[in-house]
Amino acid sequence: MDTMFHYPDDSLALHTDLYEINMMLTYWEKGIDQRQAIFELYYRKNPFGSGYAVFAGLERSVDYINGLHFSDSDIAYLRRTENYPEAFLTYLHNMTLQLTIRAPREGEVVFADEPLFQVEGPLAQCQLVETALLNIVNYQTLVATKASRIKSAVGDDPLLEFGSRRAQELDAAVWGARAAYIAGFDATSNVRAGKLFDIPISGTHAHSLVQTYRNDYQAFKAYAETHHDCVFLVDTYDTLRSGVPSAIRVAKEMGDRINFLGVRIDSGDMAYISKRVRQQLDEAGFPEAKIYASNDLDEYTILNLKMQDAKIDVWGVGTKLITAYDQPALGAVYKLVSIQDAAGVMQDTIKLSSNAEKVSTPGKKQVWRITNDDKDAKSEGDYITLFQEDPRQLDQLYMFHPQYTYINKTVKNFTARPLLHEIYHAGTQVYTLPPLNEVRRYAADALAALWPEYRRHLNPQQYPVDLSQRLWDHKMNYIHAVRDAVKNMAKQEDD
Ligand SMILES: Nc1ncnc2c1ncn2[C@@H]1O[C@H](COP(=O)(O)OP(=O)(O)OP(=O)(O)O)[C@@H](O)[C@H]1O
Ligand SMILES: O=P(O)(O)OC[C@H]1O[C@H](OP(=O)(O)OP(=O)(O)O)[C@H](O)[C@@H]1O
Ligand SMILES: O=C(O)c1cccnc1
Repeated sequence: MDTMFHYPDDSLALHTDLYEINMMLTYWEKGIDQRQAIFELYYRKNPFGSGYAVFAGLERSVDYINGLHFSDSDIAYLRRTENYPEAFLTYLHNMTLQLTIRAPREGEVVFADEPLFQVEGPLAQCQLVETALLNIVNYQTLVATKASRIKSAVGDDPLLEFGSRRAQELDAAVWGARAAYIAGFDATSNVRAGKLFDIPISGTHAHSLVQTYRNDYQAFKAYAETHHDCVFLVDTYDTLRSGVPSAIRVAKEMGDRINFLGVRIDSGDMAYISKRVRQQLDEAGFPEAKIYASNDLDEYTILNLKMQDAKIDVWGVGTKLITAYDQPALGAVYKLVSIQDAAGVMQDTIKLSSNAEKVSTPGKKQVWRITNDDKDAKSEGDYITLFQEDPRQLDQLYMFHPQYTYINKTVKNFTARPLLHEIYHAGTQVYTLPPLNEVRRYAADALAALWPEYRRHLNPQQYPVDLSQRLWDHKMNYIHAVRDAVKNMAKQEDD
């Protein structure tokens, strides 16, 4: 053991909150651990004031589920720390997953209150996976959504992910780089993310190179003598008087021996400076040289710089993307929606709240993306049904707002596409993960199917996420039934 955290048989089975295993013990002792349960994972509000989110995290979740078993050292650890019966530890040790799991395709455009994972199977097993699934989806979906907003600000300009050094730890850097790539970033500076996921990698150089040589010209020359593709960072001392002139000098001296791609600026007024730099490069005979920019950029600064007609060609974005700076949590939850009773019958469950938006929707569901064949196949909204409903059999669809039911429409020439696909069936993986480039293409297409009104950064229109009449009635019946039950209980206590 070379470091304290290296167990030779480390696993992710203990990457769960202790309360999950505590509940598993209760279910096991009470003989209900095998009861069929259905949990759904969803978030309640689109992040960053966005009109949508980009679903990411499926591949990592599959990797997690595939490797999920309690190893010897996991069991030894629980034996040492918890007062669990030995037979329960043996039960954990021997556990093989039998879960049926459904999820949207990775890269899918998704919305608040839609199940992003539906986990069905033995109650104890459903409970075990809660923490890790939330952990994965909460982070990756958040970063993919922020990345999608940044991508929409840059348009077709190349967009580089520079976040690793500012990410919340190593995993966040590589999985964040992947999430960013899904949502439209073109490359990452993280070499391991490149290796792991086959994402294009990209890199210039840091201020330390220039500081090492104490001089722009010497530093750029040394770099040019050791590299073919060159982007020189020009703002260490004085961008316009030293950085750019030195870059030009080296480019001229080296001629065809290097591929002078351009210069990077990382400080100052980037609208003003980029225009001056463009002028200097053009006048020196380098109109093809690109201007790279980085420095705390995100969709807001990028749009602002574009508005000022900044002459920036390539955008490098780190901190604000990888840390989801303006909203560090997606807030997705994992809720029990149905559970088998003692007679073996599935009984749906509901969680009430004084806040109407927080009242859960009982039962196993499917989400349908409704596109209008008369309107360029753009999305009309999403339609959540009980799982067994199939809106494809209907001639027309009556869609209404689940809270303000007077907001409604009837859609005639429509296509309904189910978003939740079976990833595992009773413990066996039945879905083949697509290559990352396909996920990325899919994300772009899914976004393009949204009307721009739902895509805009600022005050987007609220995309309809409606319940079918049957599901809505089902929910209302449960609300009334639970209210009546509580009332009766209170009355009995009073009597
Ligand atoms: N023309 C501009 N319009 C709007 N925002 C800009 C413009 N130029 C730069 N910015 C942004 O303003 C912020 C400036 O950051 P900061 O105050 O740290 O200045 P700086 O130039 O980085 O300073 P330093 O020289 O210490 O690095 C950055 O987020 C940058 O992206
Ligand atoms: O601003 P971000 O969006 O987070 O992009 C990443 C930042 O990381 C680097 O700066 P850093 O000061 O860490 O190193 P440097 O010495 O190379 O500038 C780079 O120059 C960017 O400014
Ligand atoms: O390659 C770069 O320019 C780079 C990489 C990481 C962080 N900042 C810049």
